Amino acid sequence: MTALTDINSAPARLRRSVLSVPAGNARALEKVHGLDCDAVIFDLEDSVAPEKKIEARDNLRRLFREGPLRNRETIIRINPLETEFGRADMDLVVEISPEVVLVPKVERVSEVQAIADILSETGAPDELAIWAMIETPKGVLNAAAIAGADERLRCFVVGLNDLRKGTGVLSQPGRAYLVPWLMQVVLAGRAYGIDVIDSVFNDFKDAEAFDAECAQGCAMGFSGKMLIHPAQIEPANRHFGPDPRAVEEAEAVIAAFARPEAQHLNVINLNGKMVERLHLAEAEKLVASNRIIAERKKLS
Ligand SMILES: CC(C)(COP(=O)(O)OP(=O)(O)OC[C@H]1O[C@@H](n2cnc3c(N)ncnc32)[C@H](O)[C@@H]1OP(=O)(O)O)[C@@H](O)C(=O)NCCC(=O)NCCSC(=O)C[C@H](O)C(=O)O
Ligand SMILES: [Mg+2]
Repeated sequence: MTALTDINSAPARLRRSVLSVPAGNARALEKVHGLDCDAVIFDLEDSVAPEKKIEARDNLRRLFREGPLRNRETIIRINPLETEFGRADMDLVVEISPEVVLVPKVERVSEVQAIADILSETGAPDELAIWAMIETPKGVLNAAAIAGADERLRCFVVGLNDLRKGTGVLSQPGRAYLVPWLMQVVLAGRAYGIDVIDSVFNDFKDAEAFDAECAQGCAMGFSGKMLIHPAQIEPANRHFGPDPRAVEEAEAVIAAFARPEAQHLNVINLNGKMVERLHLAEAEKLVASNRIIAERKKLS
């Protein structure tokens, strides 16, 4: 049985809903404690005006002093290192030690390595992970190399606002012209065993279109979605979480392989469907995720 403390550990780490909260917005920061998202990105970058950066860092210092967020992965998005804000953001990361530092607009392997070097030089814990935003044309083109840049790198997050800005591709339902690039990023991440989170959807009042985009992102292999508004949490959890029918099937796969006669079989017939041992690992992951979600529900 997976202990609740394992909620954020492989293989069943939940990253269905990754909510961005502007670190300069005290009201939004307060609300975070009551929200049912899997992860929170405290944003020091684009949602914080230059003259509010210091105040935003102070807000995070205060919030982290109050104690960790229960059962949610905590991420700080810094400004790029080469900006006037980047180094002070990294000093804050080292000081308050979130679980993850998210680096925006990553285009080269060296940008991830520079962050990893700072973490090592300052004695940050080995568990402090790096996530990278892939949101520029060069970032997409170099995604495969970036994915293998450093062992602290655990996750890509796609940023379509910047990518559209950098390419001129319009925002359209179905994202037809973006899909090839999105799949390239998914493939790069998966090749190195890291999660990939789909981009934010700006029109937070349009529930129907958000639903469609979550369904698409899930079918494309994303682990979850970056969110901008609390109303997007429930649909993201639903779409990127285990479907009850899939959980039933996964339990049947586990039970079938547990039978003594299946012990030395790599492939079995389960109700007229071929099932291989590779499906067993997937099934176990799904069932573990489902259990963690159920335990979290019991606690809330
Ligand atoms: C988009 C918003 C500015 C809308 O805010 P608001 O006008 O306050 O919306 P509501 O009145 O509907 O809000 C209802 C209540 O919910 C709280 N709220 C809203 N958003 C958040 C949030 N993100 N986290 C926590 N709480 C939130 C409000 O305070 C209201 O509470 P109450 O007062 O009790 O009623 C706003 O949603 C917002 O700022 N969203 C996040 C913006 C952000 O983080 N931007 C950066 C990430 S986007 C990105 O990274 C793009 C990427 O880089 C790319 O290139 O694509
Ligand atoms: Mg961006």
